[in-house]
Amino acid sequence: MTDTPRPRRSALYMPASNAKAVDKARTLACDTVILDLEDAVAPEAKEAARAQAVEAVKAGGFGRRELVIRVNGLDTPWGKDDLKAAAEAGPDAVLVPKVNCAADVQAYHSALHAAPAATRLWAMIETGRCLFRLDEIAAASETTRLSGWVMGTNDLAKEMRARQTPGREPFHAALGLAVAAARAYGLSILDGVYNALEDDAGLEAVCEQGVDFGFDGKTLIHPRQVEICNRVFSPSEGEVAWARAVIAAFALPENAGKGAIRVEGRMAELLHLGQAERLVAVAEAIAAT
Ligand SMILES: CC(C)(COP(=O)(O)OP(=O)(O)OC[C@H]1O[C@@H](n2cnc3c(N)ncnc32)[C@H](O)[C@@H]1OP(=O)(O)O)[C@@H](O)C(=O)NCCC(=O)NCCSC(=O)C[C@H](O)C(=O)O
Ligand SMILES: [Mg+2]
Repeated sequence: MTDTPRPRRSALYMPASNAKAVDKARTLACDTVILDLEDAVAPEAKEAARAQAVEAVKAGGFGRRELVIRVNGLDTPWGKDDLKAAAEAGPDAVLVPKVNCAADVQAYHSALHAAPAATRLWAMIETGRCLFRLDEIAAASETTRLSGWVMGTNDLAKEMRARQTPGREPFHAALGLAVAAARAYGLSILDGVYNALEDDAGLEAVCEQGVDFGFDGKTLIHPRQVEICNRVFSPSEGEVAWARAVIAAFALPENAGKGAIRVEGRMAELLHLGQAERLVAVAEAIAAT
């Protein structure tokens, strides 16, 4: 299933048990709000967090922001009830953790059978086993609600026993392959979180790297990260101008039927026209926010 194209530059997680943070999210410039029931919530607060997430979705007030509930896994004491509650609440998407294979996607899809048709399934890409099954997990989108992936680099680091270096070298293979598999099946894909809350320069650098890898946006953990992330994941004025020039050039009668043309001193092929059209659509969707 393919998601409706919309800006997903910044996706802010918050513990659904933190009513103050959930309320604050209604005023923040993030494109997506993720109400977390999983790792941000202590076991003794799981049930209250579930109830608060449902109430927040029902109360609304998130405006243009896409609303997502991240549930606990089906292999935990809370997963089944979380999925039932999330299906009834009907957010834009339900994000499921630690997916290992296509059968896991199918199980989560079945657990969401009562959800509104518009509610999508998103999956965390954060286990070693899933990295060797990216193709079959992405292909499950053809028969289920699956429409998006979110990288879980904290869990991946834990499993791999990798260091989270500034350049994220230990994760390059996982990040690149996940983006390629997601794109092969038309899935959205968001980058993992940056844990250093006060390090704006480091955040900006990993946001730039996320754009380089091809991610649609990045998951975040604090409101102060939103502005940097939105800026870096928005197409620049220069990129939009170039894209518009490519679209205009291919529309000229003298270029009809051509596969490659010269635009402002650079080669543009029909594949660049497709990229240009997508970039302008993203820029217009951002401008509309
Ligand atoms: C990381 C935090 C625990 C830091 O909390 P704290 O130091 O208390 O924050 P501040 O005092 O700076 O907060 C200032 C105000 O901002 C609000 N706030 C803080 N965080 C958020 C948020 N995420 N969303 C909305 N609002 C937030 C505070 O309420 C303050 O408001 P006010 O008093 O009105 O000024 C905390 O930021 C936090 O809990 N972050 C989210 C943690 C989380 O959700 N983690 C789970 C997702 S990460 C993950 O699991 C990734 C993945 O699975 C993987 O494996 O990689
Ligand atoms: Mg995780």
